[in-house]
Amino acid sequence: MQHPNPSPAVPVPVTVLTGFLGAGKTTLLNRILTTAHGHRIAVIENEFGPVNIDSELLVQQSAEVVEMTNGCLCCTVRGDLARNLVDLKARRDAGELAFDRIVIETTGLADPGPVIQTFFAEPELADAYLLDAVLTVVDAVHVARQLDEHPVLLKQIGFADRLLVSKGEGIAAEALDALLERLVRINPRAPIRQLVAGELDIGFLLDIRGFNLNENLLAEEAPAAPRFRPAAQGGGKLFGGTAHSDEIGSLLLEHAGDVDLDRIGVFVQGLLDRHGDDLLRYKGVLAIPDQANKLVFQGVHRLAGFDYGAEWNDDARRSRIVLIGRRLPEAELRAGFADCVIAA
Ligand SMILES: Nc1nc2c(ncn2[C@@H]2O[C@H](COP(=O)(O)OP(=O)(O)OP(=O)(O)O)[C@@H](O)[C@H]2O)c(=O)[nH]1
Repeated sequence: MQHPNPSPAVPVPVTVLTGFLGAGKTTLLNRILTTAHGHRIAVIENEFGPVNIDSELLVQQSAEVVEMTNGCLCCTVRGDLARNLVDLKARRDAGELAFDRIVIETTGLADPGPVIQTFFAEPELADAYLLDAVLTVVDAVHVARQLDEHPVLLKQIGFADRLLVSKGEGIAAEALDALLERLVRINPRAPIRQLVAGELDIGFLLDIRGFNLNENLLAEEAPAAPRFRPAAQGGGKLFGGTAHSDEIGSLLLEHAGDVDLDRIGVFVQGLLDRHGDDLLRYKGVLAIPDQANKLVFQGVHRLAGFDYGAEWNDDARRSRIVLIGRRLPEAELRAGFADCVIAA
């Protein structure tokens, strides 16, 4: 049977759904699949064991479910992921399958980094697919302990474009506030929402373009949705706080004016050379002398892209870089950035 598909030339958006074991990934995926949104979604399910139980739990309405068992997407079956994506595209182009987007549900133990890099490293995938966003489900009841015991969860949070808090009804309001503060400290880029029963705001989850070069640097600047934030949050708290010293955290480098293009280039190159392995996500919006447009860059580990974006126009010129990474040497990075700024 032939199915009409959008033009093969249009890249298919891909959402990576991650979160620790039992966080609520499959529950959320089922809600996405059963919500009337008009998207035709193909699903790639990765299960660590030999039998993919998750796919049995999935509702059957989706166009196609590809199971990847016996290994974790981020390591042993990464090549399989690329092959499955190429195969899905070929079957779609041939009219055998109909879908206009893909959701990949990783195992609870997966590091999203290698999964993300697959899309940029394989030329065939880079043309056929558009990595839209990483959604990370966080289990409010168990997350505190999981964060302390499983560093991969920090990575899942650090890589996220959206943070979805499940089981929030199972903890006290103060504990939820503390959790939200901790999440903001680890990843101030990702807007946070609590998953509650009822209608799902699909616009918060799909078509985020988290890997595109746009100006949104911090969560509150993203136009996609209102933030769900801790009531206790106040000015200056975003990057401060002493309650937990997580290995992964964020750093905002900021100057109310321009930076020198050559010096900032050397600084960013050095940053990637020395700390690329530890950098999960980073993004910068910079004002360059005699340049009317904003210089925007963003990346994952050592994969980075940059371009000139919108004009500054009436916006106050400023230069900001947000870094999310593991044990970043704050003093060194602040000093390096300070050397790039042009005094007003
Ligand atoms: N109370 C409550 N339970 C939830 C919520 N979300 C998921 N659950 C339950 O948590 C359990 C695990 O949910 P799943 O969706 O299977 O979690 P998962 O992340 O896919 O789990 P793995 O695939 O094993 O990593 C199930 O019993 C769900 O019903 C929530 O928001 N509130």
